[in-house]
Amino acid sequence: MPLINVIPGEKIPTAPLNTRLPVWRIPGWLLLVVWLARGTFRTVVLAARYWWITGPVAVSWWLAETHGWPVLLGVFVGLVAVGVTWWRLHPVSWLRFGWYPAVAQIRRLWIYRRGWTPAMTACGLVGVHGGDRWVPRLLGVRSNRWGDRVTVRLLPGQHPDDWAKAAPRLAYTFQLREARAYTTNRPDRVVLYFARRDPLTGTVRHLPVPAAPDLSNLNLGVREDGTAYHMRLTGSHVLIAGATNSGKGSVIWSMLRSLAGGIASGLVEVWAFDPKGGMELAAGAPLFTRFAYEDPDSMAGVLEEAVKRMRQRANRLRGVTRQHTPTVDEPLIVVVVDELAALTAYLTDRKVRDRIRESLGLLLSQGRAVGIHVIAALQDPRKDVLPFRDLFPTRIALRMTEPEQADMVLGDGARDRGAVCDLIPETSAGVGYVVLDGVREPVRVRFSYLDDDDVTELAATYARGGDR
Ligand SMILES: Nc1ncnc2c1ncn2[C@@H]1O[C@H](COP(=O)(O)OP(=O)(O)OP(=O)(O)O)[C@@H](O)[C@H]1O
Repeated sequence: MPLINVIPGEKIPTAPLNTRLPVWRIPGWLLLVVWLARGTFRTVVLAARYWWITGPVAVSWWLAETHGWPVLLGVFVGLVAVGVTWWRLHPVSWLRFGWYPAVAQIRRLWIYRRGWTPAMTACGLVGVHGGDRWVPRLLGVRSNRWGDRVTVRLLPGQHPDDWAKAAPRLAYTFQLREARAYTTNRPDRVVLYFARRDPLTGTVRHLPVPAAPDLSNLNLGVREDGTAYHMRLTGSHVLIAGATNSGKGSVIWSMLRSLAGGIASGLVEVWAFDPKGGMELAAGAPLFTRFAYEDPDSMAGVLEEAVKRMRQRANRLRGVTRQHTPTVDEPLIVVVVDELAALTAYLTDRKVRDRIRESLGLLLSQGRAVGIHVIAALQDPRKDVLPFRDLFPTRIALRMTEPEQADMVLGDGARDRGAVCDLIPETSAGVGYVVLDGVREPVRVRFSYLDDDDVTELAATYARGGDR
């Protein structure tokens, strides 16, 4: 026995009541039962989660057992025949309700689920709490011809911007070309769009002209997920920014084409300004109610006329309505300016420049409610070139030469959220980024292209009301 005991730490005082914890002895068979129950429960959950695999397998097994293999084969051939007939008769609904949901489930399991945890870890999207690692939950996958929309539940502390930053790395992790993160109307979720193919590589041919334009829904091109891109003109002005040959003209012509039905019927008036001496817009002259291209002084005069019309309308509508509705007597006026900076910045005649700036400022700040809208194109989006940038609710950024120009046009953080305008190749004229109503992240679109013959034909077919 030791002579002296050295015990580190404090002595625990003896409590007045001392109890001993009971020791449970669990028999082996009970442990086995618990494990079996847990295993069975997990199998049932998995079977229910992947019902689209287990269901057909179970039914096939039952058919083979009760009716024999030939019946199973007959049912299988019948189902294939139904699928082929559906596809031949109505391919749109077959793709939407038959083929793409199946593709989505297979890709969910085979591509995303299989590599999910390593991908999350490698891209820094795993959370650590109390020594445990937490992987964001993959909630669902929806596919179409062009890509997959993967819905994910955010971990506590994560922000959609974390996913936007990780998106390019996630794309390469899943061996895809491009990915982008979008917020949803649920603050705990983010949608990752993984592009498998790019619907914007080919030129988008000119689109059909509606007889009466829907001003809140003008069809101008195609979005990166292959759906149609519609733009709202009601209550808006549109700024188009892009380097030379980026396709600014195609945006203007796509818009004029979508408005052409209204131009012909007299519901829409286009007042066009072409500071390049009429080079860009002259082919569409029959569509325009006013066409100013000769000298800055005459352009300033026409802009002042537009301001006068705006004031007259405002006086008439004051107290009657808050939003003008176009009629043939009082049409929507669309002021189209090609190369805005030529009027607001590069003009040497200061007096004329100030007149133009003043009129444009008034039209941009007061025109929307009375049905006067400005569509302006611009090469250089620097703030000193365009003092009115913030007065344009709708902005389109085509190919740019500098990375920071995307933020100048679309707003701070736009490039981080995916508007990589400086990376649009020169061969992709007409491709650009837009911010859609209620969506934070810019969307990539390609505008339809009208060549010279298309423009001439458009002008001949839809010349302004009464001029044909
Ligand atoms: N939407 C489009 N789809 C396919 N090609 C296009 C598209 N838009 C433009 N292009 C091609 O790019 C060329 C330049 O287009 P456009 O004149 O519209 O550019 P821009 O930005 O208006 O040029 P600038 O700065 O000189 O006015 C066109 O001649 C055409 O070949």
